[in-house]
Amino acid sequence: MELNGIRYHVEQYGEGEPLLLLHGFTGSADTWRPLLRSWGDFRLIAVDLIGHGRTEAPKSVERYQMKQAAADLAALLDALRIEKANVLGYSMGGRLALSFAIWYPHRLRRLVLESSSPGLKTEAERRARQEADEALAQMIERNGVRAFVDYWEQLPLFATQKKLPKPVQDAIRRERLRHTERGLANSLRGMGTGVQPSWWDRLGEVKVPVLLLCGEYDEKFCRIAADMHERLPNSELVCVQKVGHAIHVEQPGIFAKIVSELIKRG
Ligand SMILES: C=C(O[C@H]1C=C[C@H](C(=O)CCC(=O)O)[C@@H](C(=O)O)[C@@H]1O)C(=O)O
Repeated sequence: MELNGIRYHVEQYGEGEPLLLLHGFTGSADTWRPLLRSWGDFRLIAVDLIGHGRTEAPKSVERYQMKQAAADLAALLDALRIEKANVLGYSMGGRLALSFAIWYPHRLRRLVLESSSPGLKTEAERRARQEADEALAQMIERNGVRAFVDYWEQLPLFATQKKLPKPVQDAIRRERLRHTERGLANSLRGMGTGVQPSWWDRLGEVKVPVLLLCGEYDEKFCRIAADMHERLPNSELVCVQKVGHAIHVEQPGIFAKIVSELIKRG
C-alpha cells in the first residue's frame, strides 16, 4: 500500500487487538512469521520498513528520517481504520516504535520494546555514531549487501545466534540478503541510532503501559532497558534468561507468551 508516497509491503493476519510489528535493521515482516500462530487472537500488522525488503528504498536520505517513518505508521493505521494500536518494535523497530509513541501518543494502546534504545544521550555520542554509521553505509555501497551481511552477522551482539539450528540461521541470513545496498545504507543514514532524536529526556511523557524486553546475554541493551525502566512512568522490565539480542528468534515461545500476556492484561 502507498503511504505518504512510498510503496510499503504490509501483511495482515487474524482479528482482534491490533498489534503492529516493527522489525529491526536488516529485517522484514518475515521476522515475525514463526510467531504468527502464537498470536492468532490478535490482528497482526507486519510491515517491511522503509528501505527494507519489499518496501520502496527511495534515493532521498531525508525520507528515511524517524519523523517521516513515524508519519508513515500513522498513515498506515489511518488506511487500516485503526484508531489505536499496540506497537511492538525490535531493535531499530523499537527505536521507531518509541518515536511513534512520542509523536503519536493518541494512536497507541501499549508499547513493547525488544532490545532497543531511545537513541544516544549526548551530542558527542550521536556525532560519533553518525560517523560510524556513515562509514558502514559506504561499506555497504562499496562492497555490496553480501559482504555487509558477512560482517554484520559476526557482530558480538549476535554471537548467541550461532547456537541456533542451521535452518534458523540460514533463514535470518536469507532475510538479510534480500535488501538493497541503497535501502540499508540510507536506513543507517536516515534513521540510525546516532541520527534519530534522543528520547532520554522525554520518556516521562510515555504514559501507556510499556514492556521492556532484553536478553540476559545482551548486557549492553539490558543496561539500556534498565535505565529506560527508571524513567518510564508505566513500564515493566523482563530480562529473558539464556538468550541474546534477538529474543523472538532464540526463544519465540517465551517471547510470544510474554507479549500476549501484556496485551491480554487489559
Ligand atoms: C550494533 C549496534 O547497533 C545495532 C544493533 C542492533 C540494531 C538492529 O536493529 C539490529 C537488528 C538485527 O540485525 O537483528 C541496530 C539498529 O538499531 O539500527 C543497531 O545499529 C550497537 O552496538 O549499538
